[in-house]
Amino acid sequence: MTATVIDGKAFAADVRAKVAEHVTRLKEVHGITPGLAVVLVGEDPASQVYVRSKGKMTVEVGMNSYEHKLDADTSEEVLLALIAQLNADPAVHGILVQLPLPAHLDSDLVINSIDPAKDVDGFHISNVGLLGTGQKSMVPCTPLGCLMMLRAHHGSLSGLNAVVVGRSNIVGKPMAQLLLGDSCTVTIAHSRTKDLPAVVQQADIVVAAVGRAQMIPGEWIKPGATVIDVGINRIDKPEGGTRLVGDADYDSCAAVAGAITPVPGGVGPMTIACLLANTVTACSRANGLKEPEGLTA
Ligand SMILES: Nc1nc2c(c(=O)[nH]1)N[C@@H](CN(C=O)c1ccc(C(=O)N[C@@H](CCC(=O)O)C(=O)O)cc1)CN2
Repeated sequence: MTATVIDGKAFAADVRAKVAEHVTRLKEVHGITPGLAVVLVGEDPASQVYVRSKGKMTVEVGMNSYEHKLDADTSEEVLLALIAQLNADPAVHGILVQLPLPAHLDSDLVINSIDPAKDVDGFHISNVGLLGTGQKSMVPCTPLGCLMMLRAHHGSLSGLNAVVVGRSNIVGKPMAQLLLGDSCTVTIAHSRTKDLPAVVQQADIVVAAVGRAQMIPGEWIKPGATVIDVGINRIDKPEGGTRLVGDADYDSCAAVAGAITPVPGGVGPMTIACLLANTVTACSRANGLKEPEGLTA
């Protein structure tokens, strides 16, 4: 079997087009322009690229983008004061603090200081609790993107066996909650899981979010299963230079799976598209308006 490649770039372009339509309606019918504030502390090169890309795409879909770049040695007090200012600003409907933060800053404290209604990353403890109890929340962007691609590929996910490999707060745990919400039978596997290959072999859906390059080989995959690869790892090429790979070993998994997301060009582009979707959702909710269809969990 050769897997169908789930094209995350094309999918993300489609999500952004839907966001842009909704933004146009918000502007033309209601006179509201959604606004997204992104806060970057320090000069991590990858974070700088992601933040630039977020700002560019925010403007492309017709929303206002507010970028706040702070020095790496910014104090917690200054960062919290900025977040309080953004919480109070009616032009700002979404707030995102780019992670990772420098080590001297307490990420949990910072994230939990964001107004949950503006927490477009879905990382605030209130949103975590709402998602865990099946209530309306802001949903973390990467798992939301994975869910959208899975729904589009499978139609209904009801009754499917899903194995999420990785238990991070940003991907693994919310992904498991979303799959449970769609009536999958869900297992969260991790570094201490006994006989990981046997666990993964039961899965109709494998979400690889463990953060280790090419860790999941094709022999672990049930023929016809769907592999969603959340990993973004840079490895050395034998001929020199580097390349990006996922947490699944692409070639051997693609030979067995029914469908697979590539790296790059799979889950990654959906992360930013879903951030824009969450911002338009937050703006609609803040104004008591109908939420965009197909852009929420
Ligand atoms: N506050 C947040 N911080 C971080 C998040 C997040 O969702 N919220 N996620 C990641 C970084 N990230 C967005 O912030 C992100 C990662 C990857 C991509 C992406 O499109 N990747 C491309 C490859 C890009 C490359 O060439 O390096 C792909 O997979 O095709 C977008 C956004 C950590 N921080």
